[in-house]
Amino acid sequence: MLDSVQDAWRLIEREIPPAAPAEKGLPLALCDGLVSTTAIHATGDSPPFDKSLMDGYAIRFDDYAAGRREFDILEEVTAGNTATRELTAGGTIRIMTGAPLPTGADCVIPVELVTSQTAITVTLDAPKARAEGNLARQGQAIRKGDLVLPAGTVLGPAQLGALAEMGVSSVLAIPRPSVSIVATGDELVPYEQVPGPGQIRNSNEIMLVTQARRAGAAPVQSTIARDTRADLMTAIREGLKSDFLVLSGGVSAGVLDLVPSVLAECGCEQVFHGCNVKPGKPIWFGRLTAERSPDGRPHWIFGLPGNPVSSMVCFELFVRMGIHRRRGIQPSQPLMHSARLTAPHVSRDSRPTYFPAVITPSEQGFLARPLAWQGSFDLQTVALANGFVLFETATERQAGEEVPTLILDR
Ligand SMILES: Nc1nc2c(c(=O)[nH]1)N[C@H]1C(S)=C(S)[C@@H](COP(=O)(O)OP(=O)(O)OC[C@H]3O[C@@H](n4cnc5c(N)ncnc54)[C@H](O)[C@@H]3O)O[C@H]1N2
Ligand code: MOO
Repeated sequence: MLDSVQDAWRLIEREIPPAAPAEKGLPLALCDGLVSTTAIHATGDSPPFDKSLMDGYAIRFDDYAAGRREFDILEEVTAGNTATRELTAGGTIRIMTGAPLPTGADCVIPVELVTSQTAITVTLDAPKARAEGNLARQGQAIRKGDLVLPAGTVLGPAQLGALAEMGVSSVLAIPRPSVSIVATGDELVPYEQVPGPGQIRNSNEIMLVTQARRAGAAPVQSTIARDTRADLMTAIREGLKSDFLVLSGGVSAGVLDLVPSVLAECGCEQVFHGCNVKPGKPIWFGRLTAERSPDGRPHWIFGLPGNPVSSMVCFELFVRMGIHRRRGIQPSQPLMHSARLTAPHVSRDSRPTYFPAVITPSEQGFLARPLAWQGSFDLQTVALANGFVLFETATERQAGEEVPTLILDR
C-alpha cells in the first residue's frame, strides 16, 4: 500500500505521458479545454489599423495645444468604413469607436466634451486632452510574427477569441481521451429500477460518467458488470478499447473482489494497489502497455473502491489527474486551497481524510464548514458539499485554524 496521495500522484505522472496531438488541426469550435501543442504566432497586427477608442472627434493635438477650440467638421467615419480625406489643420472628423483613425489625426476628443455645435463646426473643451489620447495604434496589442500563445496553452474563451482575431481557424491540439466506466457488483440495479432485497441502485455509474466529462474526457460507454470472472472479463475487454478504463467496486478484500485478478488476466499490470487515504484505501491503478494491447495503444485502468464517496473522491484525486496528464494540462494534480475552519473538528482516523465540507469565500479568504458526514457510503452529505477538507491523521482542529481544502468544479 502507498504511504500517501503524493506517492500515487508521482506514479500516475510517471505512467501517463501527454497524448500526441490530433493528426489534423481541429476547428476552433471544437477546441474548448484542449491543449495546443505548437506555438502560435500572429498572422497580422492587432489592432490591424490605427483606431478610435471613443465616439467623438478626431483632431490634431497640436491644434488643441495651440489654443484652438472650434473645429471644422470635415466628414464622419463609422466603424467598418474609412475616412475619404486627410485631417488638415483646424479640422476634425467625427469618428465612432472602432473606426480607423484618419491620416493626420493623433487625438480623439469624446463626444461628451462638445460644448456647442453647428452643422459644420464643433467646439470642444477637453482639459485632459493629450496626444495619442483615446486611440490605439496598429500593432499596439501584438505585432505580426509575435507569439500569440506558447505551446502547451489550455484553450479557453480568451485564447480561442485571440486566435479567431488572428484568423487562425484550426489548431493542432491534444484530443480528449476516451473513458469507459464499469460499475461492478451483483447487488446493483439500474437507478430507474426498484431494488429487491439486498440490492441497491447503481449510483456510481452516472456519477463517474459526469466526473469523466467534467475532467475533459469523452465518456464513450458505461455498463454494469456482475461479480463473475466471465462477466467482468467481457466488460473489461470492452472497456479497454478506451484510453482509460474506470471500474468501481470489487477491489478490497471480499470473496467477490475479483477486479485486480481479472485485470491481470486481461494483461493489465498493476502500478499500485492501496493508498493511505480515506476514503479510497483499496484503490487500484495499472496499465495495459501498447505491446500487450490488442489495438497497439496504451491504456490506463483505475479500479475505484465501490463505496460511492470512495469512488467519487478517488476520481477527483487520481483519475482526474490521469486524464489531465493525458490532455497535457499542467499541473495535473488537484489544486488545494487554504481555508479557515468555522467549527472545531476531531479526526480519529488513522488515515489522512478528505472530509466533505461547504467552502465559501469571505473577506478573510476561504471558510470551510465540515458537514455531519457518516462515512464512505454517505453520498447524500457529499451532495450538499462543494469540496473536502483534508484532515491529517488523528488530529484535533480548532475553529479558525487553517486547513487545506479541495474545492470541486461547479
Ligand atoms: N476486510 C476488509 N474489508 C474492506 C476493506 C478492507 O481493507 N478489508 N476495505 C474497505 C474499504 S476502505 C472500502 S472503500 C470498501 C471498498 O470495497 P470494494 O471496492 O471492494 O467495493 P464493493 O465491496 O464492491 O462495494 C463497497 C460498497 O459500495 C457499494 N457499491 C458498489 N458499487 C456501487 C455502485 N455502482 N453504486 C452504488 N453503490 C455501490 C456496495 O454495494 C458496497 O456497499 O471495502 C471495505 N471493506
Ligand atoms: O477507503 Mo474506504 O473508501 O474508507 O471507505
